[in-house]
Amino acid sequence: MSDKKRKATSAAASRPSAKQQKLVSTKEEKKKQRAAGWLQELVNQQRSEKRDMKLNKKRLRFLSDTQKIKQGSDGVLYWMLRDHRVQDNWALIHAQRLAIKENLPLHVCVCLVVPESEVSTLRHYSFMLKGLEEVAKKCKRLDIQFHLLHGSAGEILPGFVSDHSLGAVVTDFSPLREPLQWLEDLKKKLPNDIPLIQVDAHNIVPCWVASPKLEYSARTIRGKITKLLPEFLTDFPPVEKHPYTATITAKPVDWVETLASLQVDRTVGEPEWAKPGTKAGMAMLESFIDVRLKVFDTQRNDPNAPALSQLSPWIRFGHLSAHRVALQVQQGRKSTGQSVASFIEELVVRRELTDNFCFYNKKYDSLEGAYEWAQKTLKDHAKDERPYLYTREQLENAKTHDKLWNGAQYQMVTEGKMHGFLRMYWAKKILEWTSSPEEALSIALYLNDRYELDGQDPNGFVGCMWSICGIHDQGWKERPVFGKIRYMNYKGCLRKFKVAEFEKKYCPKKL
Ligand SMILES: Cc1cc2nc3c(=O)[nH]c(=O)nc-3n(C[C@H](O)[C@H](O)[C@H](O)COP(=O)(O)OP(=O)(O)OC[C@H]3O[C@@H](n4cnc5c(N)ncnc54)[C@H](O)[C@@H]3O)c2cc1C
Repeated sequence: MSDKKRKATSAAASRPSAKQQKLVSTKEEKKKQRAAGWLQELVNQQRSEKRDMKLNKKRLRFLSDTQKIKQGSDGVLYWMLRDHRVQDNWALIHAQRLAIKENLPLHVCVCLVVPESEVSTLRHYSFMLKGLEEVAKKCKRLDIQFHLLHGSAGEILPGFVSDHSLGAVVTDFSPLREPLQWLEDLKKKLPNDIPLIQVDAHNIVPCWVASPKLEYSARTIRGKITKLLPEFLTDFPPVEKHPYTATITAKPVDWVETLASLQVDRTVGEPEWAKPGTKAGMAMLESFIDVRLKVFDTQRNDPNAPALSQLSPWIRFGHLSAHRVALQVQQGRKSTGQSVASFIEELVVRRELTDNFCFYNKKYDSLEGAYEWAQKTLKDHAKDERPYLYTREQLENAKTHDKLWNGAQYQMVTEGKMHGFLRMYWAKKILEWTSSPEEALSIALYLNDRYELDGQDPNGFVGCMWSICGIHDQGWKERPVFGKIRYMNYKGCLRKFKVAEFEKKYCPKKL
């Protein structure tokens, strides 16, 4: 072999083969991805590869008689109701596609309403407005007009639609009473020639597709949802820079001034741990996948263990799509199989069951919404002597004899969160320590909705109704006060986790 030839051969031998090169780059890529922010990069890449992804038409339904966009109009409007995000939002995807098809500009609006209520707090409105500020910035970059409007949709949107000469209104879906009323009002007042289209952007399987009726329990809805996941748990296409610029532009929003002017209870402040917005939600998801997911299955019932996703506030406000969460978590399936399955059960089956309950049961927050057996058993035991009786104020101030309960309540008031296992114990003790199940439910809902950052959500209504009125549950051994409602006690908690450790951390100094 000549010197020249030998040199070339040895150089080739030390050079990695194409296959080896691929291995090296995937390893490097993986390392790079593991650095903070890898998830967002990965998701951006995945989305851009799915530009042609179709929207499943079953996700939407027409609430108007007309289905055709008004001819000669100047734009399409997405009334953003529940899902406060730009990407991974099927309602906005649909609105943009509709607008592009007709060569029209795209507008997004939020109708801000602050009910006069004890549960309208700075904690919730600050999280919401800061999330919306991020939405407005993203819209601007994409040449989509973002309007923050003050008032309910029925009152202000008909005028807004006509002033801006809009040809169609798209909105998202919430099963709760007030948003349904706003939608009903809008439906009545919107001109007949403007289509009103609702897209379920919150559930992976649209609520009306998952089931046409009130489901009895997780057992009865699980199979229906699971069967439909291959059809609905698909990738998202991106919302892209809009190709048609609006002639009437949105008024800029002074976010600081808006938050300062809201009539909300400022004594319930913003928690440190949860930063609002999609970006912060993605960071929380990333840390879940990296760190906590692997122990989710084995440690999720231990309030001292960092095992849960902590994602509920971002999902509640729509900053993060549960659909996106499911897609990304499933990609880690190999190493964390059982944890992924347990997590999907909570995120998809249990969560989507709560929308089913609120959508098909108008009495979703009242004892009358419970099954007959549960109403009867609670009535039978209404006069039972309670071991302790506390007022709402005593409970609110964490002044009971039970250090564990007080600690959970303290964490909720100060941090805006409570571990899922303790939420059940917490609500059941309210049933045990107040004078009637009606009072217990009303106090539990008040505290939950006022202090939990993820409160005022179908999950909260169902969580309290499950604990106090046995919905989605079965009858258990009969006992005082609870009747046949499932019982929980302090001793049971001692068996599950290190109660003293939790009490030491959270038992209130002073509220
Ligand atoms: C009395 C009571 C009150 C509750 N109040 C609320 C509430 O106001 N808002 C709220 O979002 N959840 C509520 N839950 C449900 C559940 O406790 C929380 O969703 C969960 O603790 C949130 O923490 P995480 O995001 O770390 O949950 P993870 O365990 O990591 O679960 C991931 C997601 O799945 C969903 N999920 C988890 N558990 C449930 C469940 N039991 N039912 C329905 N969806 C679930 C949530 O969207 C959650 O973010 C309540 C439960 C009870 C018993």
